Amino acid sequence: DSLPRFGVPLPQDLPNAEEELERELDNIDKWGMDIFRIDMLTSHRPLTCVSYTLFEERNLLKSFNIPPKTFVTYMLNIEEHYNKEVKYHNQVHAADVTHSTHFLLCAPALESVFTDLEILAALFAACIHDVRHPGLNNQFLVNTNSELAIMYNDESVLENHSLAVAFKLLQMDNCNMLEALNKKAVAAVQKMVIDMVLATDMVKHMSLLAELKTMVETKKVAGSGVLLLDNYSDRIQVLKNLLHCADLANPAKPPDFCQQWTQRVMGEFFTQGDLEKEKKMEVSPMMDRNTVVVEKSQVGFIDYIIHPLWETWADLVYPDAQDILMYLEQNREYYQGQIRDSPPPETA
Ligand SMILES: COc1ccc(/C(C)=N\OCC(=O)N2C[C@H](C)O[C@@H](C)C2)cc1OC1CCCC1
Ligand SMILES: [Mg+2]
Ligand SMILES: [Zn+2]
Repeated sequence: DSLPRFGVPLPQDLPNAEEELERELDNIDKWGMDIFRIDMLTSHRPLTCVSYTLFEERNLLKSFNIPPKTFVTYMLNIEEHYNKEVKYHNQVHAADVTHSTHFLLCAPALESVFTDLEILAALFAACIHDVRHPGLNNQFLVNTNSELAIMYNDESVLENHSLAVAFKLLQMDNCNMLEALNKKAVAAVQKMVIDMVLATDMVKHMSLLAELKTMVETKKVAGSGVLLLDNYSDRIQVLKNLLHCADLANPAKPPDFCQQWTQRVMGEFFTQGDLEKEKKMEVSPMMDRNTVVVEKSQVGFIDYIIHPLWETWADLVYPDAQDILMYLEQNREYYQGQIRDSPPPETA
């Protein structure tokens, strides 16, 4: 029972799915890889396909004696535990964040900075970071006294839940992809994954960015130009920000992907807004389909959250993220231009 070439069975009704998929995956080291097409070509299993391809490309399965069958069984299990009915926080988002994490780790400024164990932890964290997301945010779960909020005492509820589910699934039959690692290595991976995923909670955004800015101001680089990170605190701080950037990369992607992500997230947000209305709750900001101006909220999101974060990341790995910054500025101009009766673009 050998594994399919890309880890997942391909749709029978697409004659040349395998060669189409191979062509898309040839772009796996590029920012513009089309994750939506990979989702279609893999019958909605992009996460297993992308993670399997990345682990193979980085030789992580051999380095850590991870049986390919075990890896795929676990990832398919994780993929099953993302909600297909949720419009944004589903397996396509997880696959996208995993691919973006890989790309950011490829920055020349980070060459040979992180060990294979740290890279395994970062990719694993990206794969599982939103598993079992209900399409509702932490504030809603807290406001409605949900089971999950009570379980996690209102603290990073979704992030704690995704972590617990991911590590629980690791114990299922033929799923323990870390079984060949020694106890110390498993403990190290688990700690890094927990630290990274908890840092994806948006309430941590401002403090994470402040720390990143301090790191940039005091950054030490080796003669070769790569970052010098000589303690766990600095290393995990870069990995937390790297995953946070990957999680907030939509406005920094090529325009048509950016616009697809915006449609998906607004679909999820408006569904929550509708539910809040139904429950006679106060409707959350950005979630009222009758009042939100999508383009305006994207410009605000980019100006106040996304650009400050990516500008700082780009400083840290200068000049490796300049093209990403270009997409971000292009998308900001696009949304600004879409706002009715907006001022004409500045003439040179
Ligand atoms: C492509 O666009 C988005 C992609 C992802 C997101 C997610 C999942 N979270 O981002 C944080 C957030 O939503 N916050 C709500 C408010 C902006 O305050 C902030 C502190 C946190 C949101 C996106 O767009 C949103 C934001 C602006 C209009 C809808
Ligand atoms: Mg999340
Ligand atoms: Zn996410």
